[in-house]
Amino acid sequence: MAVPVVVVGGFLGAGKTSLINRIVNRCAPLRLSVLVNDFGALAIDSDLIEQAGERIVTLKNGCVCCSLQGDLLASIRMVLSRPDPPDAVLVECSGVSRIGAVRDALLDPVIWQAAALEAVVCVADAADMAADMAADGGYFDDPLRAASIRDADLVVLSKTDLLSGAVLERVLAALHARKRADLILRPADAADLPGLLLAAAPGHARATVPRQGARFRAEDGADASSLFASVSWRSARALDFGTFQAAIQRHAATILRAKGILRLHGREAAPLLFQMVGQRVTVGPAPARAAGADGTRLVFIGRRGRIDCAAIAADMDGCVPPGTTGEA
Ligand SMILES: Nc1nc2c(ncn2[C@@H]2O[C@H](COP(=O)(O)OP(=O)(O)OP(=O)(O)O)[C@@H](O)[C@H]2O)c(=O)[nH]1
Repeated sequence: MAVPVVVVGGFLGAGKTSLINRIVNRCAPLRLSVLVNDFGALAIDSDLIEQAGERIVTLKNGCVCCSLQGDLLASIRMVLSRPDPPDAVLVECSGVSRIGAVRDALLDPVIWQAAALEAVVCVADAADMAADMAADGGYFDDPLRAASIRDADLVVLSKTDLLSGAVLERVLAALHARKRADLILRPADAADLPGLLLAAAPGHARATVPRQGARFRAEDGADASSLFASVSWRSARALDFGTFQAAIQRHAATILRAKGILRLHGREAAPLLFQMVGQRVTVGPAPARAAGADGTRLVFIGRRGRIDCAAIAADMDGCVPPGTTGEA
């Protein structure tokens, strides 16, 4: 299975390192490598990450979205080739990186086989946003900030503790005009972010062994998350692609994250890796190690109370073409 990669971007000082520290601390059993792109000659951020030094790699003297793209890919290859490779890789972009460009670099099909982009997260400074709104409202006129919000799969608000409830509501209203509300995490939600982002990490899978024989499992609270619910679905048979696409579209508004191995009717020999984060869906060849596994295995995650796990499972059942009995 490819190692998941999570990109954390956001404007200078937004709170990226703070978020990465929260993730590192909450995922203690997982082996994480953190690639830090400090903008400037001094690698400050790598010193601020609370983790064993050799697992932090600094990408220096440039911006990861332009001059350092090659460095980023080489560093990912380097950490994966270590004798004890990480369960997941976090990339902290510099505060001036265009996260859309970093995302595009990581969609490189060769890298994807070993390190699959899991999510692009933008940390947005709510206090900064409120101050701009009170002054001239220019926050979203800044092309870099606007692009970061637009290109992120998930937006994590920081510094909400500095705002009154009424001001925070105004900030959220402004954000909702630009980003689906579901994809904006407030601090309380962000506590569950590590589980949501790194559910695909091998160490995480070891920690949550599925119940034997369960084909459809509503994992109510299995990830110690009170905010998110998930459903796992598997079938030994291949799926009809058109029916599958329609099912995904039907539930897209309530799915925050979905992923898994997909086998399609008529193309059983070519398993696919299906990834969905927010509104971004990618389908590519499954990593070689997954090719030997049987059938389709998918997990869908959404906000508890919004996602309809039973309906998703029923719709997935409907993707198996009638009369097909052969193994996928
Ligand atoms: N009050 C408050 N302060 C925060 C929060 N998140 C981050 N900070 C503070 O904001 C400052 C910048 O935080 P960092 O996490 O270093 O921000 P960064 O995005 O990594 O910064 P750059 O590397 O400069 O881009 C630090 O002083 C943090 O303690 C938050 O949610 N609330």
